[in-house]
Amino acid sequence: MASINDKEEAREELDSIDAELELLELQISELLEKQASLNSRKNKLLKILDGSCDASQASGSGKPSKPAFSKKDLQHYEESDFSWSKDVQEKLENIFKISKFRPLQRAAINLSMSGRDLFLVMPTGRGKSLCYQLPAVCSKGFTLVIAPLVSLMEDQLMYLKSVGVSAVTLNASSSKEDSKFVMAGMTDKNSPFKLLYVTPEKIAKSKLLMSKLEKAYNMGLLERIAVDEVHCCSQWGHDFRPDYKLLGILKRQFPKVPLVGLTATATSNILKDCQKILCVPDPVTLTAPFNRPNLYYEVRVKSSEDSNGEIAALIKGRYKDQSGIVYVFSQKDAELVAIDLQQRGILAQPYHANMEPSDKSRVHRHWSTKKIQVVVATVAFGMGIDKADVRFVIHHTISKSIENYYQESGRAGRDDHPADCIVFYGFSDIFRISTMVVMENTGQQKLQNMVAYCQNVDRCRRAMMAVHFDEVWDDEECHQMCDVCRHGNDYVTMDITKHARDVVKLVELASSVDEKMTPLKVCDTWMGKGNAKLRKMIQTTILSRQEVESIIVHLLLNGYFSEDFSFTPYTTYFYLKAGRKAALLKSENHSITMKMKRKVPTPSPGRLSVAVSSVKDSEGSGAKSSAKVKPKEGKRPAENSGKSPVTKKVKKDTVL
Ligand SMILES: Nc1ncnc2c1ncn2[C@@H]1O[C@H](COP(=O)(O)OP(=O)(O)OP(=O)(O)O)[C@@H](O)[C@H]1O
Repeated sequence: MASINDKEEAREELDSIDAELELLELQISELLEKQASLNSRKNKLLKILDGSCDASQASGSGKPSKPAFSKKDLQHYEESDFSWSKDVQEKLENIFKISKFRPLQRAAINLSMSGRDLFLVMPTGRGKSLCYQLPAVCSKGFTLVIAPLVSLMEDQLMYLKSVGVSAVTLNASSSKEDSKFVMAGMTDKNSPFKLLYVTPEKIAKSKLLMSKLEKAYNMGLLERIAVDEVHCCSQWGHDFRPDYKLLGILKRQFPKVPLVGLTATATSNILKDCQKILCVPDPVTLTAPFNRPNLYYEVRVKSSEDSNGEIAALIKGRYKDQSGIVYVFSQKDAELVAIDLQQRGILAQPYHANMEPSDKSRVHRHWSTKKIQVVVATVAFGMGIDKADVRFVIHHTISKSIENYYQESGRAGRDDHPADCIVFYGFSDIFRISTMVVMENTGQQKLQNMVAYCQNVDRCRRAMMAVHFDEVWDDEECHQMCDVCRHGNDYVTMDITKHARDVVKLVELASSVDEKMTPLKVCDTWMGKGNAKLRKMIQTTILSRQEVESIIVHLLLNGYFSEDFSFTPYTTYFYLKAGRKAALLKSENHSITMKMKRKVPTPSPGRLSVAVSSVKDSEGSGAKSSAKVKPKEGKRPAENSGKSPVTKKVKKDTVL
């Protein structure tokens, strides 16, 4: 029989084997994750080399998929010898006053005219609307357009009226007479209008509308269905709208009517989801290259002291007399930043969802006509903004996802002339946004992707977007139109294993005494400030604040930390806790490296940062000549004429 000592030894060894096995499992799962991501990338690349082109067939209907829509098929639809081609060309020139198509427009129009269902993914401002407006004017009946916002429809109606195309809308604020006219027109053989714009809510709620659509369908007058901002169907998209989920009724009731779904940003998975939701059995997906070669992308680390000053200096220097947008996090920020910029002598106005409609349209109008230079806006300022000469889009706070960022920054340079997209990347903003998206299914993952985009110091920013949007990208094509390509090799690779062990241990220790740590508190404590009791138990650091923040974010992005939310009736708190990979740090062999921007040598010895003899100009001038952007100190100019509009008081800070 085994003695008590033997049993204890056996138990100890068992514990140690269990710990080792746990570690091994973590390592295996890390390797498997890496393998899966490499395999998925490899498959995508093979698919591209196999000859299926940008225009690929979406699958996901559960039925055996047909052969992919090939390059040859695409070439066929790029031709201009269809029975409708002459009419299309004539109306393009005479009604829309456009001399030639942009990439994929002709193919999209021909596919739609041939009766094919289509998803069209095209960067913002490249001319998606034409792809259903032109077929609409070349058809006998009318096209039903689903759009998410009334303001967006009104902009389109105004434009169509200006070019002499008859279009109408049905929405919650349509008068009785208007509704009557529209309902009657839908079944009029002479089709008094070519396009009917409705909100998805209207489809979901109005039985009368559905019955009229059915009648029009039976009479052959419902020619086409266009679903604008189609990504709103999918919960995985960045702008999910519940009423879009009900739009599947259209294809179920009117299967013979071709549908075109349009979006500026949707990954293939989101499109598959949209395909299912809309009940489209066999769509062609045309994806225009995401790249906007005229846009210069840059990320700047937000200095806590005076980021407004830095932004003001840019606007008054590099962007003097040029139009732009400053995107902010919340309604309150829109008001505050606008006032701050005004006080610095800039004609800026806020824009957010809580303003009176008349104030919103005044700001929009004044900006469009250059009476003001800058709109300081929440994301409420977005869809339907069609100003061509926006020379800069500055993000005062990072976006909540890369999709959002791409779309928001894409409002710059629609005229194809050079324009700049600059994000100010701030540590505490990450956690503000994180608590805001806490209820969204994929909110944290999307935010992490955006943070990774900003944290990145060695990869072309376009390459990062390309990977995100499932595109193959050759870094050469950036042509130094991002800060990383322009200031290449401006980084060093560092071993941060010891730092990681110290800071993770700090959080674990705090947790063992039931103390929750906000990221800010982790920074402070690690740097030797704050909680004295905890400070005595840990290894403090001599790293700079920026380095400390960078390392904490790196550890969060890579699973060594994770989020620990706490809810009160009034607010949500973000705390850090040890992540699933924290256990790996216990292994002697485990190491973590990270790439960090080089920085100016500092006098303190033993610092982590590597001193370099020459630091490249971090100004990262945009496409045009640059002005020095050091924040101006001293007296601010007197308040200018760009007074803040009368807005409803922002009671609770909101993000739209
Ligand atoms: N082939 C073309 N040549 C020149 N201009 C064009 C062409 N096609 C469209 N445009 C113009 O480009 C501008 C943007 O078009 P549109 O509003 O359709 O873009 P969009 O892709 O729908 O953008 P968003 O994603 O913001 O809705 C419009 O002013 C339109 O008239």
